[in-house]
Amino acid sequence: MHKDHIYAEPLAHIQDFRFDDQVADVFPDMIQRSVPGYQSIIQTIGQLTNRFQQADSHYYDLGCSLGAASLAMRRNISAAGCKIIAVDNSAAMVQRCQRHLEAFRSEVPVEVIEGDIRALALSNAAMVVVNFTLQFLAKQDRASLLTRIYQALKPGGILLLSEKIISPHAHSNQLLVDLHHDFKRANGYSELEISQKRTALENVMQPDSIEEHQQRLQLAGFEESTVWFQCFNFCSMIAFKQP
Ligand SMILES: Nc1ncnc2c1ncn2[C@@H]1O[C@H](C[S@+](CC[C@H]([NH3+])C(=O)[O-])CC(=O)[O-])[C@@H](O)[C@H]1O
Ligand SMILES: O=C(O)C(=O)Cc1ccccc1
Repeated sequence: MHKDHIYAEPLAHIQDFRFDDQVADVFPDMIQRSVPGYQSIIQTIGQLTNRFQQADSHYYDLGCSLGAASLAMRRNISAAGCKIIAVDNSAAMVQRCQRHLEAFRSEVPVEVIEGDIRALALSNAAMVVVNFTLQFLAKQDRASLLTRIYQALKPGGILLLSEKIISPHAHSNQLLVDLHHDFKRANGYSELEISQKRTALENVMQPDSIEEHQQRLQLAGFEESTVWFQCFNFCSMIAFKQP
């Protein structure tokens, strides 16, 4: 496994964060050491797939990166006629994702698509996973994606949405950010790595609050949603379409 040293040396100019070859090469290490609970969330995606699977349905992994969520879904589908569709607009990620999925045998077909999830046709879905991807879309593009997801879900279908979040209260927000930085430090990132990456992410990742997410999910049509996981400023929600 390649270790993430991308921001280890002082950079004269810090470019906006991009999902290029350099990031794709170290991504498993980067996400593991940067996102508290990542592994538990992937495992829970598998568990939810097992519970909410429906025959003859699509399972979407939007912003799939290396396909960790697709692999978790694939391991847990036993119903007939199911297909996973994994989509990412980074060529570097999609190439490696395809290889990753081919490394394990399965009966469940997976289609890996290089493309923009804002322009993807969605249909017949039992489950849609948006695991730390919505935060990278421009704010004005987020609501329409959720609406299209709601419309593509079958009755009884679910959306799993994980995001970095901000707290609307300055004091608690600062504490959550500090606790996350402690987590990164404990996982071997230096002060320099933490601060240079924060700068690189500033323009490309704009988190919403949990309240904003809940309101947007409701406007998109979701009758019910719940936060099932939160650690510091990272959370994961499940939104339900009525059976
Ligand atoms: N408009 C877009 N269209 C398609 N893909 C996009 C778009 N914008 C960003 N991406 C893609 O969304 C992914 C976000 S990473 C997801 C982790 C994965 N879900 C995991 O469960 O391991 C989260 C993180 O790095 O914090 C990247 O691969 C981008 O290329
Ligand atoms: O590293 C961070 O500070 C994050 O917020 C999470 C993250 C993880 C991987 C790519 C981009 C952001």
